[in-house]
This record gives sequence, structure tokens and C-alpha cells, in this order.
Amino acid sequence: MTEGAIIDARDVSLTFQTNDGPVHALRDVNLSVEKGDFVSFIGPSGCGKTTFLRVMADLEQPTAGTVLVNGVSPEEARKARAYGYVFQAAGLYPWRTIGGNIRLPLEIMGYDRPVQARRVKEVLELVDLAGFEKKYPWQLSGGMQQRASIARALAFDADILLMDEPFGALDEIVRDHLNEQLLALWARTQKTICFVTHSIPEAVYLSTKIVVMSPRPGRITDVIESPLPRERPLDIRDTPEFLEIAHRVREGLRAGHAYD
Ligand SMILES: Nc1ncnc2c1ncn2[C@@H]1O[C@H](COP(=O)(O)OP(=O)(O)OP(=O)(O)O)[C@@H](O)[C@H]1O
Repeated sequence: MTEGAIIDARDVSLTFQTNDGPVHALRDVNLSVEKGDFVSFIGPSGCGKTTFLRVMADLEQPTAGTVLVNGVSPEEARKARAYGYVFQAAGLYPWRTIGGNIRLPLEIMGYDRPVQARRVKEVLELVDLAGFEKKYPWQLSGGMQQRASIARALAFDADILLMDEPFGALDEIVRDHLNEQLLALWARTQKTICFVTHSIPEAVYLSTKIVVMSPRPGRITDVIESPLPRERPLDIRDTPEFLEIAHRVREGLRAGHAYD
């Protein structure tokens, strides 16, 4: 295992057996994520980004290779509640309040009520939703709902946050705002974040490490260590350094594209 790695993937392959034959979702994926990294996975549809996140979260089993999370298997890491997972859609239960949604995993795990109440308050503050505990999801905007789902993923105070295109369905202005807030949250909590996106500017703005993937079979074609400072105002996107990284990501995507 690489020294200091919080996630270590070695020669990971995953083939789905389907009625139309095998689908090679991942082939020979090697990746090391350090504690406190913000890693984005970018690549065309079907290149295995979600599959890789699901392998880390113990929701899929690789066909070959090994993955270690905090030095143990994904299954052991899941049982130790090493990660929170944020999905593409906010996925909040409409019949529960925002507080009730965030509390649900804590209720299931049998946390004491005062602990539940304290955690709900803390995570709502972290995502700037203090005071919205008693609202229902439909009373919140799409961006606020997505923040509530991030709060739910933070409820266990897991070290690792796995985020699968959480802002994909939101308009650009809301997305910019959430990107800024996510960076602030990351700085405050020192979490390790793995983030799937289709957006080059989003990947470059957020990440310390950008993983470029290509499809058929899904594999990593480039890993870019970002030289940008960790503190990033939105207008950093107009700087030559930013544009240079964006250019390299674009080249990586182009090189890996099959055009079929
Ligand atoms: N459970 C499954 N059974 C069969 N094939 C699957 C399964 N899950 C994913 N696949 C296939 O594996 C490949 C990778 O899928 P995956 O969802 O990981 O891609 P992705 O890069 O996240 O795509 P997108 O950007 O569209 O979300 C695709 O060809 C997909 O059809």
C-alpha cells in the first residue's frame, strides 16, 4: 500500500456479465488517494466512474485486483462507517422533514436521541442550512435539497465523502455557488472527497487531483496533480494556470475517446 494512502486501488478490473455479453466497466485501474485529497473523476458516459465509486463503497465487487480503504477492505471500511455517499439526485424522503431525513441513518444505527439532535444541528450548519430542520424537501430549492443530502452523508462524520455527480442537474449559477460552498466545507472538515463530474471547469476548480477516464474498457488515462492553491476564489477560473490544467484534461478526454 502506498504510504499515507487512504484509498489504494491496485489493478482493479470489473466485468459485468449481461445478456448481451460481458461489459468491461473497469480495466487495470490503479489509483492512490491521500488523506485530505479532493479527487475528481471525469470521463465520458459509461467509462466506469460510478462503478469505481461503488467499488470503493462496497456496493460492487471487483472481478480482479484489490482496493483498500483506510488499509482495510471496502466491506470492513463500510462497516466502520468510513464514508458518506451523495447521489446524483438528492433522494430525500418527501414525507420526512429535512431534519428527519438527516436523522434517519442515525436512527437506524440506534444513536441516542440527544446525539441525533446534536449531529443534525451540526451538519445543517456545515452546509449553511441552519434553521431549515423542520422544512420538508419540497419547500427547498434544488440546490438546498442537494446540500441537505450532503448533510445526510456527513451525519456519521465519516472521513471520506463519495459524491456521484451531485450538482449535475443544477443550473450553472447554483452550481458555482455550491462548488464554492463545497470547497469551504472541505477546508473546514478536512475530509477526503471523491467526486464524479462531467464538467471540466468543475473538476479543475474543485480538485487537488483530477482522474481522467476513458470508456470501453473503463480505464484511467491521466492523473493530474493540481498546482492551484487550496484556497480558490471563483475567478481563479480565468487564470492561465487554471486554463492550462483545463486544457490538459480536455486533451486527456480527447485522447481516450473512441469516437464510435
Ligand atoms: N449493474 C450493471 N450491470 C451491467 N452493466 C453495468 C452495470 N452497471 C454499470 N454497467 C455498465 O458499465 C459501464 C460503466 O458504467 P458506469 O455507470 O460506471 O459509467 P459512468 O462513467 O459512471 O457513466 P455516467 O457518466 O453516464 O454516469 C457502462 O457500460 C454501464 O452500462
